[in-house]
Parts: sequence; structure tokens; C-alpha cells
Amino acid sequence: MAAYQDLFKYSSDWLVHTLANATTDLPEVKTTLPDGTRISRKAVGVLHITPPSNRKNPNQEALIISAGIHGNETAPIEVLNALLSELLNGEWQLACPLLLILGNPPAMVAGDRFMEVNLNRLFNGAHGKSEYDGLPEAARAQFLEEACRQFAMAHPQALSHYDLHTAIRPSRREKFALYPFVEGRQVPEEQCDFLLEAEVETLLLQHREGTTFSSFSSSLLGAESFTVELGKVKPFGMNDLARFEGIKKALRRRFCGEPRPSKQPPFDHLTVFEVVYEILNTGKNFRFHVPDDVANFTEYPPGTVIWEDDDTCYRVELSPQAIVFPNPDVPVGQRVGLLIRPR
Ligand SMILES: O=C(O)CCC(=O)N[C@@H](CCC(=O)O)C(=O)O
Ligand SMILES: [Zn+2]
Repeated sequence: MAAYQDLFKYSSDWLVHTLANATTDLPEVKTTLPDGTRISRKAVGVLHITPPSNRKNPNQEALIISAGIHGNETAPIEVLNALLSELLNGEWQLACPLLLILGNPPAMVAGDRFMEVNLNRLFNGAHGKSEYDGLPEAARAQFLEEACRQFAMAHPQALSHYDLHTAIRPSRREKFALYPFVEGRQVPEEQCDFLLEAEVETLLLQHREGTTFSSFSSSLLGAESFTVELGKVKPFGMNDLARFEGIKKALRRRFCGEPRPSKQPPFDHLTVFEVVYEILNTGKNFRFHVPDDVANFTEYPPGTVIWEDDDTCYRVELSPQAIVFPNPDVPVGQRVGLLIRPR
């Protein structure tokens, strides 16, 4: 109980505390669990957790787990909060250093994807652009980058980052992960196995560096990072958490430092796609021809016109392409969707 009180005062748990203090600048607070695990609340929604120094870290790793980078993507937030409560209740012992992040607390309170600007377009230094001057989301991106940098420096073990999301549209493949582009690298087999363990059967390989949180941690911290899409956006309390048991179990296993289990059917094969084209809102009388109710991974045959503007008409060429994250309601210059093909 002492740890709850030190970290979250009169709130019943981390999520309640984060929502209640979403717009407050709170000083760092530290506590130690009865087993010697140290927890530091670096800011509202950011916890740096370190196991006792004499405990073995059999997987020799450090983990960054983030959720709520988009405030309305609530299921992963609930999963992370439940895992933290288990740790605080002494249900299992932590083996590796952890940085747990609830990304955008004000947007979580509002039940919106973001307040002023999409936080997941502000990483990799993009928060420093003059157009974002003074915006709280730019300050949060900068703070989160710094928290991750310090965590990586404090723990030079192999670093993985899983940025957990849910999608706006329905999806023909319910759970999928995106692997940020870093020149010359390949997805390690143990990461593919972890995705399958988490019941994520589909992987998209990005084709260029971006300004997402996972792109930042891969490019600048050398982490094995993934944006993981785990289902569909729903308000707090409305998620069928049974559908998120896979990621919860797989993360708990990593937190405890247990060995990776062997692959079990039906989650024994990862289907891999590559991004071939990123559709951007050009602003020049941009017209998007993908209807509003289309599911992620809907395929379009060669010849289909996907978007047009005053200068360009984009048509699928040669082989079919599928759409992911179709959303024309974005500012000029931002992503309207990804076109992908099987690898
Ligand atoms: O469903 C949607 O349209 C968006 C879901 C979401 O937030 N996806 C991430 C993907 C980030 C990446 O490309 O790694 C995003 O759009 O920020
Ligand atoms: Zn998201």
C-alpha cells in the first residue's frame, strides 16, 4: 500500500492518478517496493522502474512500453495499468529495467486522439519545428524523448520499445505491428517470435524514417522498436480485454525475465508486408477515393485511382496494393494512409 500512496497519493492506481493530474506539472517522486524494486515517477504518466541490483536479468534487456500516445486508444492503456498494479501488489518480480509511459494524458481525459497536434508526428526532433512552438504536445514529445534517452543511457542492455496503439478503422488483420525503417537492418527472429507470442500475426516494414515515437527510439537510441496495433479504438471501460490477453501475457513474461516460449499454432507464422507508398495530404485540392468505412488491409487491383489533386493522379500499378490507416482528415503534409504489398 505504501508504494501506491507514495506514487499516486489518494488515487487508487496509476491510470486514475494520471487522469486526475493530466495537466499538472508534478515533481519527481520515488519509492521502493518491499522486494527492493525502485520506482521513480518522472512526470505524470511516466514511470522508471528498476529491479534490485542483485537480481538476475536473464534476458539481459531493458524495455520501454508506451500506450496512450493517442488519448482515445484506451485498451493498451488499461493493459499497461493492470500489469503495473500486478507488480505493485507483489504478484510477480521484475527482472529488467522498465520505462512505462502513458503518452498524452490530457487527450486521454478528453477521449480524443490528440488535443492540438498529433503527438505521434512530433518525434525524431519534429517537436522543434516553429509551427509547434508553445504547444503542450511538442513539450511532451521533447520530454518523452529525453526520458527515453536517459533510460537508454542508464541501462546499456539490449533495448526494445513497444508503442501500443489501437486503430480507428476495422481491420481485416486485427493485430499488426509496424517496424520503423533503419537503413540496412532486418527484424531479429526473437522479435518476430515475441510478436507471435503476443498474438500479432502481421508485420509491416516501413520504407522510410518517420516522426513517430517508435521511429525515434529505433533511429536515435538503436532500440528494436515497433508500433503495435492491437484492435480497435474504444472508450475507457468499453474494451473487451480478453482480446488483449496475448500482449498482456507476453509483456508479463518479458517483465519477469522468463525465456521465450516455443511458437504455438495458430500463432506460428508471421505474414510480412512492405510499405510501398505513403499518401500525404498535398493540400492542392486533394481528393481521396478510399471510402470512409473501408477496413485496414482492403486490397485494390491495378488501375484503381487512390487519390488525386490538381497535379497528380495516383493509380495502383502492376500488382494489387492494400490500404492501411486511411484517414483524409489530417493537416496538409501529413499521412492520409499507407499502401502496402506482401513481402
Ligand atoms: O487507425 C489509424 O488510422 C491510426 C492508428 C495509429 O495511431 N497508428 C499509428 C501508426 C504509427 C506508425 O506508423 O508507426 C499512427 O498513425 O501514429
Ligand atoms: Zn494510435
